[in-house]
Amino acid sequence: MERPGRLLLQSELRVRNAAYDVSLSRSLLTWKRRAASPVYHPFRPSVCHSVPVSEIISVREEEEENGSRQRDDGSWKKIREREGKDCRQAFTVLYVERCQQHRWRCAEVTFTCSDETVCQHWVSSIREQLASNTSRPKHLLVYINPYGGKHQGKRIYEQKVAPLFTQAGISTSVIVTEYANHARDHLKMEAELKKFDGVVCVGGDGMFSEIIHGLIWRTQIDCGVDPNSPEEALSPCSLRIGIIPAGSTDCICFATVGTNDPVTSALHIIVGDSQPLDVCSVHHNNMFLRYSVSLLGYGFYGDVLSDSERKRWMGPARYDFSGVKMFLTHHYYEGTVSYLPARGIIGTPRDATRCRSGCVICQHNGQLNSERSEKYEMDEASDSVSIHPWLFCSPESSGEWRTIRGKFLAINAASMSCACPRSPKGLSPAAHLADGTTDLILVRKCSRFNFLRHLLRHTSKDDQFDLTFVEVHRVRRFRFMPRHCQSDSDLELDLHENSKRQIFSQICKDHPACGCAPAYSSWNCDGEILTHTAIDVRVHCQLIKLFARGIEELPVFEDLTNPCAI
Ligand SMILES: Nc1ncnc2c1ncn2[C@@H]1O[C@H](COP(=O)(O)OP(=O)(O)OP(=O)(O)O)[C@@H](O)[C@H]1O
Ligand SMILES: CCCCCCCCCCCCC/C=C/[C@@H](O)[C@H](CO)NC(=O)CCCCC
Ligand SMILES: [Ca+2]
Repeated sequence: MERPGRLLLQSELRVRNAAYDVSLSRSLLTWKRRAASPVYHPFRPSVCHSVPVSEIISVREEEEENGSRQRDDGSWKKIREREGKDCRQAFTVLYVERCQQHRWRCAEVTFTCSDETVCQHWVSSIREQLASNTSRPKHLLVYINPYGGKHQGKRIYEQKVAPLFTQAGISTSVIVTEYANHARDHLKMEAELKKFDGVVCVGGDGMFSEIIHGLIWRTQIDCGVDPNSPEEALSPCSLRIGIIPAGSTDCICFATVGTNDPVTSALHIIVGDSQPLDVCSVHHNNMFLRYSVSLLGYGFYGDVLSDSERKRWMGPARYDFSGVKMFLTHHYYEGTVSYLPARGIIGTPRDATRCRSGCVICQHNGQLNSERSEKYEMDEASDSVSIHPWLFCSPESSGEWRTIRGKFLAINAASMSCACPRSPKGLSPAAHLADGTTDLILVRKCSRFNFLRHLLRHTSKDDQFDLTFVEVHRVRRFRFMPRHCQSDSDLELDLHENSKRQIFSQICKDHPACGCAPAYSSWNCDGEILTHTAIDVRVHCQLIKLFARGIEELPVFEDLTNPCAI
């Protein structure tokens, strides 16, 4: 809760023909209705509003012309007639107003007063306060995917977002993409990033993935880091990314803001919010494949994605269709998962606490992570012995690798909750946005009925991990090896265990038309299909930053949020 602090300005102004005491401090703008009579009236509480200065979008002078007033935007407004002849000067403050379900709207209040100098003093003081806020972006590079989701990206940006940016005095360079990977390659090679305070992505999770691939790559090249190496500590990106949701799932926007609403996202960008985010790098045999910030899913979610890609014409409904189809198909896959448990951190995947705005767990674990990497860099500098990467003895591997072999319906790694409208609490409800870990969820082979119980729990209050065939681990790094990529000695052992199945899977791999279960699934990496199944995944703590603040805790009692009530 913000306290007013030292007042910069205090005046009696009018709002809709009523007298208000209006005050401005560095942190708050407050307007409190003056009591008509000094006698205490229990049934008429004084009306008081306050807005954090950090949530003021802009201030606008209302210009006078022929006895009526004109807005900066040209629309006529008869304030003088409405508010009494003595009120001649007016200014309007646009600010963030919270609505239901984490949505933000742009609200406005017009103050009038008889003294022009007072009015101008108010306008310039508020503008000074806004200008002194260095976290607000002034120049943005905007990429629009015109084909994401329901093909509404361009319309959404032009109608809902651009007018707000103009009001907030933000200049933009807009690129409407012409082909897949246009935005990624532009960021990698062409964009003059020094000119901008941030990048805006208008599209879905796939488009966001393009943006982070371009930005992370470019940052590493500019900092002299090899982006291909699985062992390098990657340099964090300084430019923040704003997401205007215009895709099919928009899980990254939903899990970092709490809603998929373009106006809310635009307002988070304008006020200059900042939310760090973990990024997983995915390698195959030391070869870089992709980055992931939300879901890495093998088995069920990999199959849903592969099937749904062929049905893009269906739009967002393709996921529901393929989801039901893959649930009925009920394929399981064999392989070995090894992982490094996240040690020394606060939090587990079964916690009741959730990652919310200003999350202390992310702050604590982020700090721990940077201290560890500093120590590691110092140790590295004083130790010239080279070590094979798979035996690598970095601080993160000082905990032991653990290995699990089995038959899995799904292997999911959720670096954030992956909440989305389909599953408002997400795949891993207690996962954190910026704690340097991912939640590794293993769903072993079970009956269709049991798998349905697990899936349906993603949409209810029940715990999807409280089932005997599901286990979840918070990890810093993991590897997966499908069974048929394993070493010969492993295969020999397996042959004794299950020789029949081994033979049939080999046959079926070569002859998929025979109808037997396939031996391999594919990885769903934030909605993109990976071409390799054997992967090595490492979490990079807080590698990127978004124009977001995490999901805000909803107030229990409205009055507690109102400093006027204290
Ligand atoms: N101009 C373009 N033409 C064709 N494809 C594009 C273009 N611009 C971007 N893309 C690609 O479109 C794919 C899907 O885009 P996007 O993520 O915006 O929507 P979506 O797949 O419907 O949503 P979600 O990822 O949230 O499920 C991305 O992988 C992106 O690389
Ligand atoms: C039999 C039906 C049971 C219904 C169970 C519903 C469970 C829903 C869980 C949804 C989890 C979404 C995870 C997000 C993944 C995104 O990175 C990715 C890219 O946008 N989306 C998908 O892969 C799209 C994946 C869509 C899966 C349905
Ligand atoms: Ca995380």
